[in-house]
Amino acid sequence: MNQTPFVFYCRPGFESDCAAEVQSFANACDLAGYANTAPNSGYVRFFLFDEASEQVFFEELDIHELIFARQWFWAKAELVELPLDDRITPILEVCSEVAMAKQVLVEHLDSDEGRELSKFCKKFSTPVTITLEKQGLIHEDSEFQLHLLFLATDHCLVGFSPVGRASELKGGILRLKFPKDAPSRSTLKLEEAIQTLMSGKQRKAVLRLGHTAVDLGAAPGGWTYQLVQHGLQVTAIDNGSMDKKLMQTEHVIHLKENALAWMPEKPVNMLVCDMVEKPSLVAKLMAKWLVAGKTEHAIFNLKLPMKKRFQEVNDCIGMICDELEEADIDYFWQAKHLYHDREEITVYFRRKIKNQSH
Ligand SMILES: C[S@@+](CC[C@H](N)C(=O)[O-])C[C@H]1O[C@@H](n2cnc3c(N)ncnc32)[C@H](O)[C@@H]1O
Repeated sequence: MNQTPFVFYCRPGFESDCAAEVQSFANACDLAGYANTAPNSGYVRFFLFDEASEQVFFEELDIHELIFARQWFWAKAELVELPLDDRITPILEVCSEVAMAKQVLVEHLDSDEGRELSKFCKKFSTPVTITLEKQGLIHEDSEFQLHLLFLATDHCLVGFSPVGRASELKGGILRLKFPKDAPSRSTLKLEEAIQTLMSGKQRKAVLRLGHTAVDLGAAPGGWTYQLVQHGLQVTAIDNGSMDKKLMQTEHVIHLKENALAWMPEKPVNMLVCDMVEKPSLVAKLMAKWLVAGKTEHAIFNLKLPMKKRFQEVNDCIGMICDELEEADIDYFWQAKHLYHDREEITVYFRRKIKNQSH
């Protein structure tokens, strides 16, 4: 038996949550496997017991269905002690035996050690891509992406992922520029959530001039800022103070109310919530708004200071799903441990019109 691992990247410190989630995904596919992790490494290796199971796993995995994993691929070879004057030849040998790729992602982990390889990976990307192109191993129509994950400058995992079911971004990380006039850094969390969790169609339908939103736990206004940028009229609920410049836009009404109790009379187009509260309380609140039809779209954070984060997330999302089902409401949801999230994940729920596809 010589099984190669499936590799999943996550935020350092979240390896056991990522492993628990991958294990649960495999169980749901009736596949047996086991995870190998090291604390703060920023990744998980997952092994299945036979080739047939590996094939099924490869066909089932979808990054959009995983919360704690940012990126994944199926490793085909682990190259160690790569000659520093010619790393490309051994990589080429593996690639030519496997498949053509649409693009090559030269990646490193998000751990302290991994980030030290960032410059090297950037530099290596161009020559390796040119060589692969020359060898006819890069093709626009290929269904696969090639991953070169460097663990050291002479140590590389080579593998493949299917286009569309893994991230097309290096390391699965969406890098965003902090807008200078935003009131807080957490503005990037909502920007990333909007781009990652909502489809282009949904963004267009909801984020438009004149639409309305509520921001629960809004101060100082980083999330409200994002909504205002899209032209929405925002009701910001928080006892704390809102950014003065943001208030001058006249797109924001600030109410010093308890966000756990307050509800608008008329429904709004979108609800966002970044309150520091127990995740089960936030989940209950989101279910209340969605079931009452006070919003069609909700983006919220679940803060996760506890140990068993995957279990907590499962319980909270399961509770919202149960409540919507009990009320006979169709829905779509997706959740992600975003790059800009720390001890929290971001969730998107949408009430669907009955029988409407995603
Ligand atoms: C992480 S901060 C929000 C940051 C904000 N999203 C931003 O981008 O600037 C959490 C906020 O939730 C507010 N908060 C917590 N519990 C609340 C409650 N029950 N009612 C209203 N606001 C609450 C706090 O006052 C705090 O300002």
